[in-house]
Amino acid sequence: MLVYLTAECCGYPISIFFIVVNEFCERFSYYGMRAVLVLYFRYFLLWDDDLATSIYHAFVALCYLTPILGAIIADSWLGKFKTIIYLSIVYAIGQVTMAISTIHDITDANRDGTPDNFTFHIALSMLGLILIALGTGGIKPCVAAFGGDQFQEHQSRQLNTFFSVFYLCINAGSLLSTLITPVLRAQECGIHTQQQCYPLAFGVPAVLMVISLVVFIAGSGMYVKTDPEGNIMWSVCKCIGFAIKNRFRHRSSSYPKREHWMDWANEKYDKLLIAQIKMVLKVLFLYIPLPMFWTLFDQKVSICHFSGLLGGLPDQMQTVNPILILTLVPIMDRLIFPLIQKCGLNFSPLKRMTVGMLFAAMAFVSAALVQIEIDKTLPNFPSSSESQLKVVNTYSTTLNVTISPNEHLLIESFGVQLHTSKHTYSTISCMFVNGYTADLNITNLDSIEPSATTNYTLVNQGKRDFVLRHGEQWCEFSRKFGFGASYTFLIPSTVFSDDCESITEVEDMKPNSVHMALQIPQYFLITTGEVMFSVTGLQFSYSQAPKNMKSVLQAGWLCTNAVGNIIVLIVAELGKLPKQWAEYLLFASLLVAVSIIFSIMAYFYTYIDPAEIEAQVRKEQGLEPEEMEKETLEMEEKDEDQKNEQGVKQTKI
Ligand SMILES: NCC(=O)N1CCC[C@H]1C(=O)O
Repeated sequence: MLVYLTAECCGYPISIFFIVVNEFCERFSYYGMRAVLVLYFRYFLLWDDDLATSIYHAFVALCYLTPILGAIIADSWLGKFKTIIYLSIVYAIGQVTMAISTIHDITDANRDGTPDNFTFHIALSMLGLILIALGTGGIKPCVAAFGGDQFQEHQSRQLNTFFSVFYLCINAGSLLSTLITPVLRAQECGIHTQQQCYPLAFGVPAVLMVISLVVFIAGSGMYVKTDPEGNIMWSVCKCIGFAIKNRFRHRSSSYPKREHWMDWANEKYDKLLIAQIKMVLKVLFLYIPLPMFWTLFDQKVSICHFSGLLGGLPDQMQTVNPILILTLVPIMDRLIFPLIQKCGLNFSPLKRMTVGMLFAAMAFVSAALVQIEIDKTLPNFPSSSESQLKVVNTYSTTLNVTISPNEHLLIESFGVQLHTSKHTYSTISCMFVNGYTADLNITNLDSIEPSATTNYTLVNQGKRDFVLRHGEQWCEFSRKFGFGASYTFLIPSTVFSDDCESITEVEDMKPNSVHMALQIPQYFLITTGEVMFSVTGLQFSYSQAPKNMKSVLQAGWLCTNAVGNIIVLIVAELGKLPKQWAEYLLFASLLVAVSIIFSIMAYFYTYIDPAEIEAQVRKEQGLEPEEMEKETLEMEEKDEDQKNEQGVKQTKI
């Protein structure tokens, strides 16, 4: 039998250090790039909000679908070590391509600060994103499983801690990069003109990916590397196909039933392979309801409200989640779970995952309650069958206005953004009505003709100054803007004679009065849910997988995330419920329903020790320990011969 002597530190294999540092750098690279991606789409490629978020979610979904490919390559062909190296190279190339695509000077021939050839930038960035998705998704199931492979049988306690530390590293990388890359983006840089520095914001993640690869290679001499046992995925597909065919051929009731439908492959396939497929299928079946958790998680409850209230850069708001993860993982691991165990309660992995889902559902209930409070502060918006008419009197005396009920009115809809409560709550807007007798120029706005209005314009929170001009005449006025509010300013004909004093302010929508603290429970709940659900899922997927299909099961786990993102995309396309809080409650109820289904499925699941089952099957097949050892030695010798042969071939070339 092949025994690895691994160097240890505090009971942990030293090689783990390289793997967690590699994961930290890789997640820095991934989340850093993701933090500025939507902004790049919106403000560099000038895409609208819908297109930008759709492409973003499609990209995230792709990142969690490609693990299947990585797992197949690793478990059937190259092994985890080589797969991680090759796909990391693809990943780094993708990040560099992405960074290059953000250099506006490349196509800015007229040097006006905007790219002239958007097709070039779009094509390059899409190529970069595809390579990144291939790389990040491809290595993801391999790195976690490869980390697990470093532990020996006597280190099962350390193995569980490893997955928590692994998750901590993911979120430490994510936290740092989400803080840093938005700051880099906010810098100005360029060759001909100075613009927002997207090349730096995408370039630093590219450098981190290269570092991640270097760190991984540096640990090369210390890893436990298990080679794949032939093309396992192909064997699995053939075996499943045969079982289905054979079952169909023997569908008559005269044939005795078999315990499991995979037992119909017994005639042709090795019992060990059949047992391993059964283990994997049982877990994959259990994963069917899980995407619902990620659907809620990826919607990031009311992030807009929070970002505005805290006054940070909007792309930095994604840091709330990793900060809470870094706090909650140690608390759960060191305090809550041991305490539950001390109370004699069996808080098994599947129970933890169910409770995690319930926490996420509670986060959405909490979001719904906050939304109801927010809605109370909003004006009554007209329904879809009504209109809102605003009459502004810029005349110097009182006017009577009568609207005949049968008369058709042409109403200009200049207040459209007022009618969507969710999005406007995190912004401030204002418009001006010109009651002056001539054209007026207002700071940062186009000139307005007499009796005309500007559109609603977004402004920043706090005190803002405006200068009004007509020819040589000018006056200045300033107003304090409350977050989430909307204002109309009426400019009278006397505006210059009283130095802007007579400008009247109408508050169309009140400033945000819901306290920021109300948002905290939903973040806390969803992250507690994530720790129970996601960290446990990672451990569970490793512990329940047969040795030769560890990456495959990790990929299955990651796929639940991909499907969750695809559901987010579909929901966005199908449209929204008229009330935001109702939508939150709908999602919460769906997740509660799903967690009930999952808990029933979990009740019937029996935890296994794959190594034990494999040993038992071998024993049943008549392979005694010595024979098993002999078989392993033979396989290793065969392996060695193959490697030598390859070596000879290589020297011949
Ligand atoms: N806090 C989020 C997080 O750590 N993750 C979300 C999907 C899985 C995991 C990751 O690996 O990034």
